[in-house]
Amino acid sequence: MAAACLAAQRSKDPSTQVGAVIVNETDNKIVGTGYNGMPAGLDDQFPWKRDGEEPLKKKYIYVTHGELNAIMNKSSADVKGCTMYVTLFPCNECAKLIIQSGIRKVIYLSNKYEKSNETQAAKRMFDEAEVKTEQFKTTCSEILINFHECLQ
Ligand SMILES: Nc1nc(=O)n([C@H]2C[C@H](O)[C@@H](COP(=O)(O)O)O2)cc1CO
Ligand SMILES: [Zn+2]
Repeated sequence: MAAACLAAQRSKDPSTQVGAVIVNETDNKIVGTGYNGMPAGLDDQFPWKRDGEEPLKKKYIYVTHGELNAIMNKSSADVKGCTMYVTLFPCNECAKLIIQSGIRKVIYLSNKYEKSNETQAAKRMFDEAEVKTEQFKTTCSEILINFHECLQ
């Protein structure tokens, strides 16, 4: 989950940064990472606005979710049987991708949009498809990365 949080920090979304890391079933090796961002090559031309009347002027219609990017960036032949660590509970569209890609477990950090239709639909699909969902629990509240120590 720490790796997912680190990936999230690369996101340019000013309000919600989402990171996702996929690990394989056999030895928990990382086989994909991603974060939410505009599709490649569009970065500077598209809005990060979240409010307003016009959908074309808001981010939602354009942004690629962290989960989709993690699946697209996979380094293995497929992600069947894998687990996804993600900093925010997936939406309905990502739930479809996760299910269809063969990922069997989703471990999430936040579920701040729990009441939204997208999250409820995602949960319903995961339950029906028997993809396990579990909130990440830890007693560790932070991981400090010290570049100077890493240099030694
Ligand atoms: N699971 C998710 N993965 C994601 O990558 N996202 C992205 C889409 C937006 O860029 C941002 C949410 O923006 P906001 O509505 O909190 O300002 O997070 C959103 C969700 C929520 O379902
Ligand atoms: Zn999504």
